Amino acid sequence: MSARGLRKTYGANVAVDGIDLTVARGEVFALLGPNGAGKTTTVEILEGHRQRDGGEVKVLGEDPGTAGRAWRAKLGIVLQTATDAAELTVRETVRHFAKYYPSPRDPDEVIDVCGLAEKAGARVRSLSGGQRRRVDVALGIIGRPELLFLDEPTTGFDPEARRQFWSLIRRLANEGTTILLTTHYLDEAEALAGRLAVVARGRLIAEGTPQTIGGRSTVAATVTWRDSNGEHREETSDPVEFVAKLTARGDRTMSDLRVHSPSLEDIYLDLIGERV
Ligand SMILES: Nc1ncnc2c1ncn2[C@@H]1O[C@H](COP(=O)(O)OP(=O)(O)OP(=O)(O)O)[C@@H](O)[C@H]1O
Repeated sequence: MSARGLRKTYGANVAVDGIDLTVARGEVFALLGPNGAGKTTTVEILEGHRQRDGGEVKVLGEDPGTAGRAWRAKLGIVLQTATDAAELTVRETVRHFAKYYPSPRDPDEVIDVCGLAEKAGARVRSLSGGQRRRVDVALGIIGRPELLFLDEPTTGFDPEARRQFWSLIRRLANEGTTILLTTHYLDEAEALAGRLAVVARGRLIAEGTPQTIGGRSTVAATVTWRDSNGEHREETSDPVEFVAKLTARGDRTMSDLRVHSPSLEDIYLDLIGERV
């Protein structure tokens, strides 16, 4: 999947301002960025749900603006807006959607891996927000997609449900599904994505692996400790050596030794210029 010079404007508002993006088959790629950065617009253009104003796009070998039904059947989509509260049960809903696809997964298995087994017989409208979101995810994967788009999939999930969802995504990735994910949870991006990009004001401002993006692997670590002279703080590019030398002094009054390496969140906030 690739986009070159992608542009989309709404009146005078430039939502996507020349984004270049390449996601290889089998990759899990995360798009990060503040509210209104242009992530959903980008993803919906790639899904064929919105028309672009400029740029070149190829998704599974076709232009989403003109691709047909067979192409669409190879995609799984979890939109940001949740499924409407329906009168159907979870099982009926998942079975119903399975019929739209040429080689769907087994509905009961999908219900199970999405953590909905206990709610299979419940009407969708009776579910909690997080449970409804799981139904969205179930409908996104029922068609055995080659490419899965997940727009803020775990919003409203409790911590345990998020972990279950992460293992589901890893399983799908291991089976070869390509996944494009948007999320505001930096830990989610770090846990799942092989590569990620940060979008701000319609532009892609950084791209890399969770370990290297924004120069993360080369940014200095901060070592802090306390001794009889008070509190100390040093920046170092080699914290292991620094700490070894420090402790070799044998100062028995030393305590509270900590090494802080920048987290993905630190790097992200630096990139978008919001670090406090
Ligand atoms: N249908 C629309 N009509 C007019 N403006 C829109 C429309 N959809 C999005 N926008 C505008 O385009 C910009 C990008 O919005 P988009 O939804 O792509 O951001 P986002 O990065 O997905 O944000 P969030 O993290 O809040 O979901 C915003 O300024 C938004 O107001």
